[in-house]
Amino acid sequence: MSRGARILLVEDEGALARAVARRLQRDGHVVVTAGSLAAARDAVDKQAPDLLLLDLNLPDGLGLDLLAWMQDERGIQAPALVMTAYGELDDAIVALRRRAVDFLRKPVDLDHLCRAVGEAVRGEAPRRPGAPDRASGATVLIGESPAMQQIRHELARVAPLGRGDAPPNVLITGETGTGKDLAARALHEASPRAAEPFVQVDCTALPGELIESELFGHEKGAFTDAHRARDGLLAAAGEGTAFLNEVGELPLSLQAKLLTALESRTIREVGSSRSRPIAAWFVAATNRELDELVAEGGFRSDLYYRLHVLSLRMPPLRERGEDVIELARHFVADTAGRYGLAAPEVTAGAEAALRGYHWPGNVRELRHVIERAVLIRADQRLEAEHLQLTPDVAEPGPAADATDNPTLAGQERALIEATLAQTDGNVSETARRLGLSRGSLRYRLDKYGL
Ligand SMILES: Nc1ncnc2c1ncn2[C@@H]1O[C@H](COP(=O)(O)OP(=O)(O)OP(=O)(O)O)[C@@H](O)[C@H]1O
Repeated sequence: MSRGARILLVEDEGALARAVARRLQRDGHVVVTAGSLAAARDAVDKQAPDLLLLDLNLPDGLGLDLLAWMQDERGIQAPALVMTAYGELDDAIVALRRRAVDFLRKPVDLDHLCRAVGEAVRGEAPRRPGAPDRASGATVLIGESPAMQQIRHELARVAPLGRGDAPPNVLITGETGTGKDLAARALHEASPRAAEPFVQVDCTALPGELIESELFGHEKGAFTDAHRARDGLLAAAGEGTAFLNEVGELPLSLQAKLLTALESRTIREVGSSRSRPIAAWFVAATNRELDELVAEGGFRSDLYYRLHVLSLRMPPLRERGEDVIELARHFVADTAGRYGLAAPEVTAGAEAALRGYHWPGNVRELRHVIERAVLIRADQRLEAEHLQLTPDVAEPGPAADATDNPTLAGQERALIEATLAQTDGNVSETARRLGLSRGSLRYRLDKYGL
């Protein structure tokens, strides 16, 4: 059984398509190539892809039309990686709304492409018609620990407050990978706004100048590439929920504009002199300690107070007791199901290793560890060694112990240092082990001068 994904590569430049296909096949993926929209539609109808790798300009139309057709006409929500050339800004924004998971700048760097494909395949389960879709009311937060029961209780208490013209803003905090995104979706689905859109804005996904038009929209001609006027995501959320993910990363210049939007419940599009009302419920999330960021001058205190009228703190996985086992079993079954494998039995030894590990990257790290174990290692039984958990991190050693620097920042720094040492300074591997994106790790390396 193949451990790779089925990838539909839609690219009309033959030489580039062949090079990309060869490289992805070497990584174990099954690649189907299409040089036009018509060929791509045929390919999708023969077999839905797990991942779409999409060029924007095709001989018979726009690549994004294919994404829209797949989602709207065929109900296929496979993740998409979009290859863009300079000057295709508007299209990139549409792609983002269509939940494209990443952009690849042309000319495409093959190593980067393979990494992005790997991340997209691991990070997003293929969603086909009939399969549970998180956006359609099926968000499930797994875990019966007291900490998770408390979160469910708080979600149930806060959700009804989302009604009305000026609902209280909600801030979800917690370490990376603790399920803040999932909690925001669950909140929306349990709220009176459930039938309206849930629009996620990832404040780290785009460079500063793009986030502004992405959030607030722009007038035609507001900047060089603004060939058409376009609504921003805050307006696109309509009467639903606007989820501001990683709000701590928002540049200071935009924090003032967001504050005005939250206070006045109006937005001003880039290039416009008029304000227009917005109706969305604002839910924000961050894995940064916003109060510390405020003290350091990196986040406006007025915005901080405005955002956390209500707050929820997602507990780290290490404080959720037996949830780690329940989650692991769920991820084993999910990975096996997705790749058509028999689900291996999780042995008592593997369970002990899962309980003993510190999980700095929380549920996301657990999910990656289990997926790797199921795909690469385990056959009928998933043993402790298949998990490849590093004992130094499982039992915090002197560097990670950081008893002489008991602050959270001190602990974080020590953990990053320890993991860097274990990986011989390999930043990508360190990010993977800690369950961070490379961008988040790079930010922390700069912050701690490592
Ligand atoms: N309680 C849970 N039950 C099932 N899956 C979970 C749970 N919590 C997290 N996950 C899964 O773990 C991964 C990370 O979750 P999510 O993206 O919500 O975390 P996050 O806190 O928003 O992370 P970050 O701070 O890095 O943005 C996702 O694949 C999510 O589906």
